[in-house]
Amino acid sequence: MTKAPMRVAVTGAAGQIGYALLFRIASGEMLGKDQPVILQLLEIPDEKAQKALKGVMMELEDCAFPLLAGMSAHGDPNTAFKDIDAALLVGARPRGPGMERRDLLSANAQIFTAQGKALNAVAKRDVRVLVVGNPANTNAYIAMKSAPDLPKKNFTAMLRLDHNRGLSQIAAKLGKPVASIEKFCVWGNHSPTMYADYRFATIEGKSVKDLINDDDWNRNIFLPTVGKRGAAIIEARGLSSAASAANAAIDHMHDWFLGTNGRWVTMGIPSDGSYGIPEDIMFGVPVTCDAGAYKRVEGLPIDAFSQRCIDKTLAELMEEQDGVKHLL
Ligand SMILES: NC(=O)c1ccc[n+]([C@@H]2O[C@H](COP(=O)([O-])OP(=O)(O)OC[C@H]3O[C@@H](n4cnc5c(N)ncnc54)[C@H](O)[C@@H]3O)[C@@H](O)[C@H]2O)c1
Ligand SMILES: O=C(O)C[C@H](O)C(=O)O
Repeated sequence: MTKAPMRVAVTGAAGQIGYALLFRIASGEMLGKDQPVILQLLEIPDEKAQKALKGVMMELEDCAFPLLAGMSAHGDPNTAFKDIDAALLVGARPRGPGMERRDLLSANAQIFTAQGKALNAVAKRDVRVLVVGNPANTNAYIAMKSAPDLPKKNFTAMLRLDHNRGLSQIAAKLGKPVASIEKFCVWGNHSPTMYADYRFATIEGKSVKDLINDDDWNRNIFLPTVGKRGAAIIEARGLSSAASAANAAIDHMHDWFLGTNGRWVTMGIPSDGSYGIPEDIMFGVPVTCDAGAYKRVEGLPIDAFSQRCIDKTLAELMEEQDGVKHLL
């Protein structure tokens, strides 16, 4: 029997990530090859942006995707988010060369207050929200705090790009396929302070840490490479990552809705106090997903080096979240 369509809102739909994202959602890569979708697309209420959005919609139409059951263009989150099952909050200013993601906070924070309020007012009560726009963790925190009638667990931030970047670096170092790596994770903020952690990772049952057996590589090559990859891409492309970011968003939502079969992935989720992270801080942690819900991997041992790394990224997040108190 054909499934009822799911309503998916994407903001910043005429931007570069939007362009790499929408066609894959409409082809079924995010929610499944048997799941029809209705796209509710939000752009700023500006003639040029709305015209560009219309152009993207014309192209979506021209793909004749069998799973695309409808789409609409919006300039107001209160209509874009009506009855949605999923929201991908991408629309925000990207950083340029020489900027850190937190430099975007003042430009982007207000977007997420307004969008959190709109989600609170009109989205389905079990809507699953992924924040991609930077600084993603703090924007997700703002959206969550601006939507007090929705469960906090519905709000997540994207750490999956960092997770995927880490997997590829490990695979290249060991000459093994990425798919063979299990139990890798990234802790904390989507920023250079993130802590990409392969202490628990295995390949074909063997410890990745033992296979690499090089603390110097971990500290001086691996961590800075993963942490500064976004800046390296801006430097090379003159624009921030788009296709890899869209791919990570697809992975994040796919796994949240459809499950991971016990595999670990990284999601930025509101803390419940585990690992000493204060409640509600939007923090990257290892999770498994099943039946539309994520579950934090609990009880992992944290050694002294890891604790220092976690404390550093936590301090940055607390500072960012303190800086937006006045908006909440
Ligand atoms: N979390 C991650 O891993 C990750 C990765 C890559 C990029 N990003 C971030 O994603 C965001 C978007 O990046 P991009 O490259 O697509 O940028 P872009 O400038 O190409 O597109 C952003 C789009 O958002 C729209 N927009 C701005 N404010 C909006 C609002 N209030 N409502 C709806 N739409 C709005 C703009 O008109 C524009 O079309 C940036 O903040 C970027 O830093 C995050
Ligand atoms: O680095 C950026 O500003 C874009 C994005 O967050 C990334 O990690 O590629």
